[in-house]
Amino acid sequence: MKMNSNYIRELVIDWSKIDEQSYLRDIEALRGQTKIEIKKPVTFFVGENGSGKSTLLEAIAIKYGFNPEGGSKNYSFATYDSHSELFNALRIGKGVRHAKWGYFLRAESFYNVATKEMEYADILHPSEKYHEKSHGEGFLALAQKQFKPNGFYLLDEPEAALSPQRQLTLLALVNQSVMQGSQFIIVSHSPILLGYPDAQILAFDDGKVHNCKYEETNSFRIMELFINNREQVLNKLLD
Ligand SMILES: Nc1ncnc2c1ncn2[C@@H]1O[C@H](COP(=O)(O)OP(=O)(O)OP(=O)(O)O)[C@@H](O)[C@H]1O
Repeated sequence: MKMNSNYIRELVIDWSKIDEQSYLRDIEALRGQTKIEIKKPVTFFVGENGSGKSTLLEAIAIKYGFNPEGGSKNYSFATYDSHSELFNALRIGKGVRHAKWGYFLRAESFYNVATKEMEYADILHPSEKYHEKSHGEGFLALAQKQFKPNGFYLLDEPEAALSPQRQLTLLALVNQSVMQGSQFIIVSHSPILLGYPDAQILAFDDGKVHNCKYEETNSFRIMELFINNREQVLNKLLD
């Protein structure tokens, strides 16, 4: 896709719709933010723990019509109602094309989604029995099943369940789906996943959401530093 043919092109936050006392106003990267452009078929949210990535991803998911804990638009359950009010204030700027399918995949609530998948199964749609696979195997099998052409996908730290080898497999699955017209927004700390060619990387650091190069991400820099200077880093850290 050469031009911006994304299903979702921008995110606009109307802060007047957010309570003065809301913790959302304490999330530095988000509070000054009114408009975020989504330019590429694969966009990553990166940044320190607690910088607001999952909060924004979840708000997009809810606004788009996904279940806040994951699944497709057909999934409706919430085991712990913890989602923020950000979705109320979020406007999603859509492109001209409409996604044919979509999925919100979260490593942290994969167990609940897998349970629900068994409940939703019937003769025409037999269960994949994700619980009978390991966490990583099940997670990857779910991705394999759900990544279809012309879909819109939100992934929250998909690497959490996956070995480096399987992160590469996931990268290839994402690419296959992108080549068939899909769009992904992915929260990740993985230097492997972030290496996806020509992705847009949005960093939630330094008090704002800003575009960032792969080599500038902390995920890449710290991993590179550690691998190339393991002894020095450990000596300093553990001294
Ligand atoms: N219900 C809540 N009440 C108050 N503060 C909250 C609530 N939920 C999240 N927060 C705070 O909002 C901030 C952003 O959390 P968020 O989960 O979006 O971070 P993140 O960037 O996804 O982090 P991580 O990389 O650890 O997943 C955190 O400081 C968190 O403590």
